[in-house]
Amino acid sequence: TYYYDSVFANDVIASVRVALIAIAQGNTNNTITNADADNLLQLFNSGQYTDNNAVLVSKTLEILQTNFNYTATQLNTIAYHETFYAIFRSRALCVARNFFNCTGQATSVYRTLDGSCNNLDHPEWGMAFRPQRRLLNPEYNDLVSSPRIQNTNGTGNLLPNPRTISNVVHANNGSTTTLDDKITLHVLQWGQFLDHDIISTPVYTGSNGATLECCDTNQANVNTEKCIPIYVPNGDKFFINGTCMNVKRSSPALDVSCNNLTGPRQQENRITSYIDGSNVYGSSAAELIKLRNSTFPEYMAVSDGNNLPADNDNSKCTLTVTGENCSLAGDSRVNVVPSLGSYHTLFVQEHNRIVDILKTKGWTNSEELFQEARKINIAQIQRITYNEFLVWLMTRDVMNSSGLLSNVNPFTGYDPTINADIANDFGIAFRMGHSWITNEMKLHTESTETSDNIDKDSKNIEDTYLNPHMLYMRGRTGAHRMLKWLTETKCPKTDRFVEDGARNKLFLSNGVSFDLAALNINRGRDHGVPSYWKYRTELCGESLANSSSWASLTWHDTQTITQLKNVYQSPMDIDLWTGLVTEKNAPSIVGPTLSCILLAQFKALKNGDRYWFERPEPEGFSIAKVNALRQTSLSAVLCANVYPDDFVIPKNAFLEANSNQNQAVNCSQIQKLNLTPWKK
Ligand code: HEM
Ligand SMILES: [Ca+2]
Repeated sequence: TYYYDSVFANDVIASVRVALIAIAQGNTNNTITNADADNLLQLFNSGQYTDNNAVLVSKTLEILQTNFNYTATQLNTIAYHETFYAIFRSRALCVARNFFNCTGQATSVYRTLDGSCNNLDHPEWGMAFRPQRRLLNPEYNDLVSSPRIQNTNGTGNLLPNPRTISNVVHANNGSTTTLDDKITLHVLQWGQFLDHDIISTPVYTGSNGATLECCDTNQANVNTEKCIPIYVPNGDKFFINGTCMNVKRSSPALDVSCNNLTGPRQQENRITSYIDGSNVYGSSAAELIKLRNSTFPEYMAVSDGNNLPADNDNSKCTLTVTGENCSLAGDSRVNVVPSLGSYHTLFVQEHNRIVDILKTKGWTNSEELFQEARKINIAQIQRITYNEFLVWLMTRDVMNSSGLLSNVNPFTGYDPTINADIANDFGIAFRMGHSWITNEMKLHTESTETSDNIDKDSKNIEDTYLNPHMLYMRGRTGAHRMLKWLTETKCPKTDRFVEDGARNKLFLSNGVSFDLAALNINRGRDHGVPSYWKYRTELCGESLANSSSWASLTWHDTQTITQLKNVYQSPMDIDLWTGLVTEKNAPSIVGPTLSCILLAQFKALKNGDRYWFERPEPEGFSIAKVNALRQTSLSAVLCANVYPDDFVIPKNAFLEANSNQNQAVNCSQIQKLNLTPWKK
């Protein structure tokens, strides 16, 4: 299984939802509720219905009638509702915008689940199912929707095959990967976890849940609107000659400018763009219901051993041991690798721990307990992201001078003119983390024990893709052991090399697999993302002559330039992801152009979030609470949930312990989140 395959979506289904939500939020009598709109969407997502417009319209009404008992009058109102009607003229989002009613949300202490009404002037900014924005305009081959396939200087030559680029530039040919000299694998794991809070781009699936086959031997039969297969070049060292990777295109979103899709194709983000723990809590009310403890709804649901709840649908992952289940979390990609699952587990446990403490501070109302714990959990994720994670990517200096690290009270950075929507090109750039993936997934073995023979503590990563088994190992203590392993292991450097586990054996199953480096390059082209060179000059302001001189690659070392030259005709052609991960790491763990792209997005995610945790109440917290939240750290969260008090851990778990700033100390000495200011 290719893991986005079973995820849903095509533009029509997504649009129906936008319309239904808009109607629900319009607060007109006799129209449908948010929850019903979500439930309806889930029925569509289960793949039972075709993506044919006319069928969907009648199906929607039919389901509302039979499953949700809507009256004829209600159905009539919906069918003739301006928004619902407009959607089938492909203008839903623009029309829907007029129906948002954020009156209640304007004074609400808690953010919505789908991100709507965060920005009161533009209620749809940052919400789930929005089109992604762009830092630079797309360069589709036909200017509107077909993938970028030609070189930049207009000679009409085709760009190299993505797998060829991967083989020439990104293969490490069996050498061991170079590790960073100080950061730990928490940088990798935080990166992916964060990514899954802010972006998820749906791809096409077949109608009625069928597999969409993009590798027809007769290439003329391939649906170019929905497919972008990668053909394996001759002489490949791993893939068998003539094979093809079955890759689907991202499904198109409605045009942001309401141009009836006449503008260039855009892609969608099906989760909330804001850093709001949507990977923990979901991006809709319907998702959250399944994630909460149904008896004590202030808590998140857990399964045996304080682990993630089971997904009833066992087709979401590969199960190799009876009695095990796929995990369920706020983001559907939770099962991709067990180390990601361990992070999801950590933040579900942290939620429940906060609830317990709030109960000792006089909080009693179940819904309030839930919401406040959610708000505190999100605050910690925001704090750790900016204060401990992003500083490695953008440097403390750059972040400081951009106001991203200021601890001044009150925080005044909120700017309602900033759109926090995730940028399409950022979504390609932030895949730099694929260069950090190790060939190994491992559980920490306590010093008093030896790894047993039945369940080895170390596995090849390809044996762990989409398989939660490691979390079940050792009496279901896998998540905690995995988190300990992340603390004690160094992270590979951001460089051009992608390990074979991800470059050759991604999602290996029955002899079929993918190349993640090639997928990144291919996806950039699918989205029409311009070349790396454009980002240097047009976005990041370097004044380079419009030349094809290889000497213009000032951020690349000579060896890398040689490899790039072996595959690209001109430095102006280099695909964005390839150009970024091959940059010299200076002055941070990534290069300057990548750092520049990250800055653009992460400024927006902080200054464009009305619920940013450092903001004053009602959206944020009192100064006493903000100050308490600023004391938290990844080590604090780990020590509170995973490690005993006498366990030795670096003060900053993203960084190996050293004798200077980052001494290893007992967990009891780590500054913990202090919830005293929450006393009622
Ligand atoms: C740990 C192992 C990981 C695996 C197996 C993995 C796998 C994948 C796959 C299969 C895709 C979709 C590729 C495509 O079809 O275009 C993807 C997308 C992505 N990955 Fe990873 N990834 C991993 C880690 C990371 C890390 C560490 C980061 C960042 C620090 C990251 C950031 C992203 C981003 C931003 C996307 C695009 C998401 C979207 O637009 O939906 N990934 N990853
Ligand atoms: Ca989010």
